[in-house]
Amino acid sequence: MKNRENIPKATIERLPLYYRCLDKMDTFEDIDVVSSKDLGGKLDIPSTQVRKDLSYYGEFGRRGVGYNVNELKKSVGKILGVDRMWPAILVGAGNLGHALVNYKSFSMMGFEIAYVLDNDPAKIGNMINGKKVQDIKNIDKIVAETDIKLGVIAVPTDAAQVVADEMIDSGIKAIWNFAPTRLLVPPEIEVKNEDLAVGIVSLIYHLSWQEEMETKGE
Ligand SMILES: NC(=O)c1ccc[n+]([C@@H]2O[C@H](COP(=O)([O-])OP(=O)(O)OC[C@H]3O[C@@H](n4cnc5c(N)ncnc54)[C@H](O)[C@@H]3O)[C@@H](O)[C@H]2O)c1
Repeated sequence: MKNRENIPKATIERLPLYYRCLDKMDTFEDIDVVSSKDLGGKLDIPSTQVRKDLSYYGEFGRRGVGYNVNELKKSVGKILGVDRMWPAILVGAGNLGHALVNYKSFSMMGFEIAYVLDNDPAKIGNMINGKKVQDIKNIDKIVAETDIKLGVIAVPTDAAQVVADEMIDSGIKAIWNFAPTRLLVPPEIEVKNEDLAVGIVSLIYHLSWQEEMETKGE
């Protein structure tokens, strides 16, 4: 395997797509063997790219035969670290927090929201999908006792930095941030921003551009 630092970011971002597709084939479609062409075809990724991405991590499959779906799924799962469960704390038991806690398919990706925290007395003690909302004041105790390393931010923008600081102070090492704001964090803390509005605005941009072309009759 190549030094992980030299593997392109785009390759790393495609691995979860391969994993989810392989899991579907293995679990629901009863497919034993897949070629790079078929795997790529399902994801709109050229077969050459599939082979290149996987080659960073070793030799998989047999030339002319393809990949054993179950074996490749396990290998990619191991590379991604999803062959075990990664518990997380989620802060913000609001609309988005509810949706995330209720989402069932995270477990397939090795991710589980184990604790839900909030600072609103009206929400503390409520149950969301079997999880009791806890007071944010308990964050240090929870993280220390459980050794959880992952945090999810689902609080309004103006509270996101404070919550990020609290997470980091408690021992959280990686943050999945849904608040549309850039967080200031020490370099050793990994942050993944999930700005849903950016996705929809790029769609609107294309639609408005199409409409403009139609109006001009082009
Ligand atoms: N709702 C969505 O579909 C959606 C989509 C994309 C992004 N977001 C982003 O996600 C975040 C949450 O959105 P929402 O709609 O769930 O908001 P919400 O107001 O429904 O919920 C926010 C929750 O955070 C809690 N909170 C606020 N400050 C806190 C603090 N300092 N410590 C602990 N808890 C605190 C509140 O008590 C509340 O329960 C926002 O930043 C929003 O922009 C939401």
